[in-house]
Amino acid sequence: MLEEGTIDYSGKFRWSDALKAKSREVFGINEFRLCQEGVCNANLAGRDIICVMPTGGGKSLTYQLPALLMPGCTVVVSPLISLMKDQTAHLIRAGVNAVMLARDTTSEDLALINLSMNAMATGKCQLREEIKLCYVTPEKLAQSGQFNAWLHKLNDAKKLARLVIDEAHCVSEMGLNFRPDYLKLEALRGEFPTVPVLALSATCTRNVIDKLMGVLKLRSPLQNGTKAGAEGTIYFSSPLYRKNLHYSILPKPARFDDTIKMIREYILTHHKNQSGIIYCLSQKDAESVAAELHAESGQRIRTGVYHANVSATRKNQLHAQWQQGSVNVICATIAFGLGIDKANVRFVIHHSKSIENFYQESGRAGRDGEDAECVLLYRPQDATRLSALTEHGNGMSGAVYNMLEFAQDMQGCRKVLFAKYFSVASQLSVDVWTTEETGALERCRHCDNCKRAPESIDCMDVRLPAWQLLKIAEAVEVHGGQVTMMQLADIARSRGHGKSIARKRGRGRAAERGTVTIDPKTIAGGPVKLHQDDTYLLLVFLLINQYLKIEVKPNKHTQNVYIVPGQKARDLSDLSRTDVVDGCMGPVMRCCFPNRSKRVSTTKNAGTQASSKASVSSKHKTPSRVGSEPSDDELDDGEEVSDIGEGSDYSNYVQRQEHDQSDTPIVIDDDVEDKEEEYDGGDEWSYSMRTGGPSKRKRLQPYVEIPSPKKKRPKMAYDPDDVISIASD
Ligand SMILES: Nc1ncnc2c1ncn2[C@@H]1O[C@H](COP(=O)(O)OP(=O)(O)OP(=O)(O)O)[C@@H](O)[C@H]1O
Repeated sequence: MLEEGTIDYSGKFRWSDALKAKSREVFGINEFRLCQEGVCNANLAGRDIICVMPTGGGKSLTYQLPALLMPGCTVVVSPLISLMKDQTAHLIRAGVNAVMLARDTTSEDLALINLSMNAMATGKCQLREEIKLCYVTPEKLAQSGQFNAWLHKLNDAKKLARLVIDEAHCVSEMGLNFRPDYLKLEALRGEFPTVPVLALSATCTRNVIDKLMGVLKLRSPLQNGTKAGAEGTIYFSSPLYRKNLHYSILPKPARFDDTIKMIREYILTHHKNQSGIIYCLSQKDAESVAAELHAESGQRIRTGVYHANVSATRKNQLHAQWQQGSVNVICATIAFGLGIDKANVRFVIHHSKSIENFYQESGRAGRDGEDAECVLLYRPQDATRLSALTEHGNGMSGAVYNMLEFAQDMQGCRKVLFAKYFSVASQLSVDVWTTEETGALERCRHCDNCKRAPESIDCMDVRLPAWQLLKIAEAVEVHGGQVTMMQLADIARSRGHGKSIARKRGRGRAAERGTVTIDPKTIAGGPVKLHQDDTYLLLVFLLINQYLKIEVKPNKHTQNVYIVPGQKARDLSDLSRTDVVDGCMGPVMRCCFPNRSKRVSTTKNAGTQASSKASVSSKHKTPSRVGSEPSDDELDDGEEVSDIGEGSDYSNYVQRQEHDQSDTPIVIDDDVEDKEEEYDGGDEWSYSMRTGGPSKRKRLQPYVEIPSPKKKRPKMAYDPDDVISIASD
């Protein structure tokens, strides 16, 4: 029951039939989505509006359609020229008189726009000849005297229908940083007090909304679109959850070429000739992936590259090729983001640095409302590279921790994880994930974790292996050594009779020379009996939970990433091994691993399109690492871990594992620090997706190196994750 004096903008209005007819006639859209109709109604009623809809939800229609039903010109402020070009081209194709003004608008176009604007302002132009939509950048709006003069003339002639601020969160994000002209939008309300404003965004937190109300001087109070008063700004929001998007996290192979093969198989098997995007962490990655995928697939996957350094001409060309289908997969950085609107993108493959990026990037998929897949490729070893990429002097950034936690979660529904994450990180109400069918915290039933067969994962108390890892990390630190993630895993997993030696801290001449002997047998009562990949999963679990932490040490060209005990380490490491084994002391730590003994694919019982595709990678065998790791098919040579409780999940796990650990001592010492390595690129993918022959590439200031066989040096653990070249957008 509507309270007296309130308006429900989702209801019927005198223009409702005309609105629907116009929508069908011009845009071919028969049904409104989400809160589109309500926003159109509030728009036609001349209200100030804030509208928050998910990426791909259909925000553009909420101003484009009303613009066609009222006299005058709607001015749209948009942050991206490519977005404006897309929108105007789309409108012109639909027969709408739309123009755009940016830095590169030609003088001929300017002259034509000038004529039309003057004709509109002086009443010399027919209604059908009016410019209905004019797109402009905030810079042009703030700096162009001519444009300002047009706006005033239009306003005086009552032909300035509405001001729209697209991607309105930029007002708070960019205003303070590199797009100061966003803040100049402040002047609009003063100059055009009667012209209504519409602010649109996909992710607007309460803070951003407050900021928008202030900068744009929107009318108070803020009111719900279904119970609005006669004054104030109308707020619409629709669920951020899009049920046609199927989220999954797939294990990423260690080697670049294996990953390319996996992506090739995935695309050719499930999305042959369909449109997709592969988001990469750097420009070089995007180039390598595009080239290799094209070659590996025998030119069957037609790839294109898009990043900030691709020329404007090439970007335009690529856009056209993608729209026509002559390019079907774009390999891109996050630069290929805002405003990319291709209806039939059926899959997006991600390597994301944050949950925000992952969500934003996945917004490019399934914009036609049909099913699409959003696949994040993940390896726990990525933690190292992600930390280096996002390093700001304090070790790993919070965004990376959150991303790792999201990626490692093998049980939580992805929709619920998004809802919980955004409600905390962005203070978005969890309600924005509620749909007609499900509550915000109800499972979606179609992501990888909802479809996963329970027996495909082993969730167990990992106190003992965690305690062992912490003991070793502490011993390394106490002795003045420093270890990378891979080195820590290798030391912890080495056989008890092998001697492991960690390098002393410091570099070059100032370095304290020498080595430290780390023997897992004496320090941790024996080696960690986990599969190699599970050891990394556990290390990330310990990072996320603050038992370990990352230390990033920048060099001139690189970032070295080490693992040290975290603030909670001693909660566990102060206990004796017996206490831990008895399981009566210390925090219960449950961590999930893929069930390797059963080798249950996540797809076997899942039966959905999204999860059936997971088998592409879950069946894919991660190759052994360079010279040190056994494959997981090799047999355990049998050191009994006798002191863990019989029948405990960890001991069951250990018994199930059929893998060995190398006898080879692990030596990490100072002597190799500045020598060039001979390296076959075994883990190349993990720190860079680039190719061009990793073995030919000279690594900058290696921390540890694979010794040349000729030199007959002992084998050692090596992880190129340690040395990071930063080249992201
Ligand atoms: N009611 C509808 N029915 C079918 N298709 C629609 C509807 N509304 C919009 N669309 C289509 O959905 C796609 C996405 O719309 P739009 O570009 O407006 O999204 P958006 O909300 O602006 O997303 P982003 O924030 O990512 O730019 C477009 O191709 C548009 O034509």
